[in-house]
Amino acid sequence: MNVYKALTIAGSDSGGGAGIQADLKTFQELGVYGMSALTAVTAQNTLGVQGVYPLEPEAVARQLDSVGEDLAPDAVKTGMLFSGEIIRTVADKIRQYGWSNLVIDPVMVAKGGSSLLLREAVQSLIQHLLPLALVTTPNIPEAEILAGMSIASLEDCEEAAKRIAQMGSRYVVIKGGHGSGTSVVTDVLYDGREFVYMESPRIDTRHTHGTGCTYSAALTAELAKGHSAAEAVRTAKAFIRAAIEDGLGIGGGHGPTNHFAYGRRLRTEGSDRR
Ligand SMILES: Nc1ncnc2c1ncn2[C@@H]1O[C@H](COP(=O)(O)OP(=O)(O)O)[C@@H](O)[C@H]1O
Ligand SMILES: Cc1ncc(COP(=O)(O)O)c(N)n1
Repeated sequence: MNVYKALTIAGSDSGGGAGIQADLKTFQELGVYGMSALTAVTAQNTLGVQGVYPLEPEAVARQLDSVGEDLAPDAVKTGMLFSGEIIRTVADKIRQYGWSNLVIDPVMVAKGGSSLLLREAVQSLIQHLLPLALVTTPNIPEAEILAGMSIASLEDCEEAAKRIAQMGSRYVVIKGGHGSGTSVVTDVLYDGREFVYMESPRIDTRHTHGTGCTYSAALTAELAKGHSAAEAVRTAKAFIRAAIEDGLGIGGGHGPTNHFAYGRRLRTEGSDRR
């Protein structure tokens, strides 16, 4: 039996909808063995972020050594990294272990507005981590900050994707969840030469906590299984679409997505979900 292994380097969300919890659930649903290195603990629920407790960079480095020296992940993703020091530590370890199947979700702000990345750490992300990325998956506000421009149209998305690719990321996906007033959500994939537009109906819901984490985790799981970036992006979009459509409706605020939905649908259709 082939065992595919994926590692998430991210923060913990006590509410279970985003961060490493979302990542591990998604890996599992897609048939991939999940591993984690925590960068920070957050006290968080559907109402917001009640506390952020970053780990010492040393603690992050030791977790990465423990995985790197023994378990050889087939793909790796990063989520909440919080500080420039943690970013530099993570970048050093990624280089040391040669983890090239790397997805960077440049998490900056939680949906309720709490900062998950120090403002001064953006430059470290650009300088140390983006050059190592196979795929970088900013949402629109993150793409605006990374690319240093405002985004109001799909043409702007294309320009921002080009700028982020120039920073060293082989592929860039600008996720369209934050666009408003449209009935369609468009994610833009750039491979350094061409743009592919991935559209799906905009689902009218406030339960989108953890969509970006879940999406990038699905992408990472598919890369771990050996799929191409273009294929992995398609499956990730189908995974997050099902997860938002079948929302769980739990909690009093912005609830989590349904990590069971994609696998359940495949099983109902009688397909093999692996
Ligand atoms: N309301 C929605 N309806 C359908 N798809 C959505 C919706 N919101 C987000 N998505 C999808 O979820 C994924 C994550 O996008 P987004 O919410 O923009 O990221 P983030 O969580 O990082 O802000 C993308 O593939 C996007 O197309
Ligand atoms: C620990 C942690 N990491 C990431 C996010 C962002 O979540 P989203 O996917 O909704 O942008 C979060 N709220 N908490």
